[in-house]
Amino acid sequence: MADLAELAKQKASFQAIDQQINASTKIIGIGSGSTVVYAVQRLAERVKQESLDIKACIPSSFQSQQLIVQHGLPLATLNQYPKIDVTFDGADEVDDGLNAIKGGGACQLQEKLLIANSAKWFIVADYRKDSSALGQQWKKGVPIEVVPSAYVAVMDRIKELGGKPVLRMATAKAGPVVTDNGMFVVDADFGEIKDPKSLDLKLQVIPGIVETGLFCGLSDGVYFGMQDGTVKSRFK
Ligand SMILES: O=C(CO)[C@H](O)[C@H](O)COP(=O)(O)O
Repeated sequence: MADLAELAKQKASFQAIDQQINASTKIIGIGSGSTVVYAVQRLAERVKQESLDIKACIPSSFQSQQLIVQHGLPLATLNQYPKIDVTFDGADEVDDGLNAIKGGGACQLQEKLLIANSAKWFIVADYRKDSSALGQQWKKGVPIEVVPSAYVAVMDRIKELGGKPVLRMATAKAGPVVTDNGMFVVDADFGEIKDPKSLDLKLQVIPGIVETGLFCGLSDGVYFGMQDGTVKSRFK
């Protein structure tokens, strides 16, 4: 029997691509993680079936670069196409106001670069990510990308803000996770986050923090695949 969560990821992604891609979509941002794999699969199917004229797919990680290439889609960089029509990306948790925690896959810097330069961002996720407030469902903390030479100082500053920081360690390598940008990741637990925007602003000014996994006010909508096989969506 197919895994419920995998089926939910697939349904959400297929519906997002079916509703949000049309003949005028030219430049697409591709997020990272296990859910976006289904979005790329469906996008490639539609490009083939409908001869859609997609000009460029911009990756947010090594993983999404490979996905684009494997599906025969046109790979390009943000510097070539700094104005993206729409980005599809997963999330670790999404609240009622479409704020999200991202970075479970340690790709939040490049993901935010794509999303910040996209006319639209749609989140694709399964039912486990649906939340009324950030920190309710996702208990691993806010992923924060940090300059390696400053991680101890950054962790001290996070503690001053009431967070519990942990340096993310690799599982198939001795030592810490190193991002696609050569940075470390600190996961900081702030409990339930009442005001994610204000927390993000406090974190962004700490020297040594390159980017946070708080994505506030950026999403245009979310598609959640549910346990019963339906898809639930919320839009701005
Ligand atoms: O932010 C991310 C990577 O940095 C992912 O989008 C997020 O972790 C969700 O991943 P998945 O679709 O595997 O649940």
